[in-house]
Amino acid sequence: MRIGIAGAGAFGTALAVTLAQAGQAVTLWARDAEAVGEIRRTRRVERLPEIELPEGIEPVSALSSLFSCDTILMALPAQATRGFVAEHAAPLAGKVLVACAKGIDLHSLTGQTAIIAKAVPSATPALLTGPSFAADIARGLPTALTLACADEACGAALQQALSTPTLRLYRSADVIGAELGGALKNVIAIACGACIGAGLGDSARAALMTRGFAEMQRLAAALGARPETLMGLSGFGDLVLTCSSELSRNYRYGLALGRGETFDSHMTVEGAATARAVTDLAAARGLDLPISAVTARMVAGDLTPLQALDALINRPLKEERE
Ligand SMILES: NC(=O)C1=CN([C@@H]2O[C@H](COP(=O)(O)OP(=O)(O)OC[C@H]3O[C@@H](n4cnc5c(N)ncnc54)[C@H](O)[C@@H]3O)[C@@H](O)[C@H]2O)C=CC1
Ligand SMILES: O=C(CO)COP(=O)(O)O
Repeated sequence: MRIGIAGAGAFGTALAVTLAQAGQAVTLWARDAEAVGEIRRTRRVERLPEIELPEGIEPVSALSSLFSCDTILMALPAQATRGFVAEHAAPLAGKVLVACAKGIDLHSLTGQTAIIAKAVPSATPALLTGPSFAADIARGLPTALTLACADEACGAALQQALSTPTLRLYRSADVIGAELGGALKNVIAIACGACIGAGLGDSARAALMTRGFAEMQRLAAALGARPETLMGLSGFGDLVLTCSSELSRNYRYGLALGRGETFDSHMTVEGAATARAVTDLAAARGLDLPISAVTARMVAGDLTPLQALDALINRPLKEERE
């Protein structure tokens, strides 16, 4: 298996580092030739400055080098995937394309693997997701993720090839459930950050995580996910990590909203677009997802965090299982 990674941001680079340390040769592609020149010279990337790239990584800006690999890990932001696979559908034909982004595409309202399958029908889509911060993976800290692929033989081969001594991959055939868990938890993490940033306390955050998880399960079930997938690393596991750690950009973005502060607009905050996508999906399917809805309105600037939390707590009373 010749492994290429599209995107030399934090996550793409972290994956390249752990794979290279495990002895894999990895082609790491970024679109900016000047930046790649700098990476080759310094053996460091801007998003993970403390990590030195091991020898097995070849940073490239030529797409032909990326397309010479048979397995490509797609580590671009979620909203960039559609354009990339559409533009390069011909050279991507027949390849194994592993989506690593966590987000629902705003245009099609589908997950990453559906975008890949639509643009490149001959490719085999897979997904790598679950609780992990790029810096932890790159530093060799122990991490467990989900490798999901509808083609079970391909999933097993990817599980073997992409596991390393510090990165343990569990296999799943439920691609829809795994990708919804990873995308939806980012929305809830923004809500949790806003809650803490606005000074509303840990009890309120626990309520948001729990009721947010109920929303994740409701939407995932409506879209055909297996319930148990949401209970695993890609759902519950990633929700816990992202809603409770200041290493999460989604959580930090929420904190900034709650405190009335600005946030670095160059940061990748997947939950912001996905909150809108979830609201559109819920409306189309007649689902009630109140936390996601108020989060989308907070992100759009239509509600303050205090107004959002007030709207949630004053909803009509109901049974917990609803
Ligand atoms: N950073 C993390 O800890 C983790 C990130 N992820 C997911 O990985 C995905 C990527 O995140 P990061 O690497 O952290 O973001 P990042 O912001 O560090 O890197 C994204 C990279 O993609 C490049 N890029 C953006 N648009 C592009 C386009 N149209 N064509 C080519 N390159 C483009 C950027 O220049 C940047 O180098 C996100 O969906 C995120 O949720 C998943 C697990 C952990
Ligand atoms: O997906 C992640 C952790 O699993 C990374 O979270 P952020 O994108 O919020 O930084």
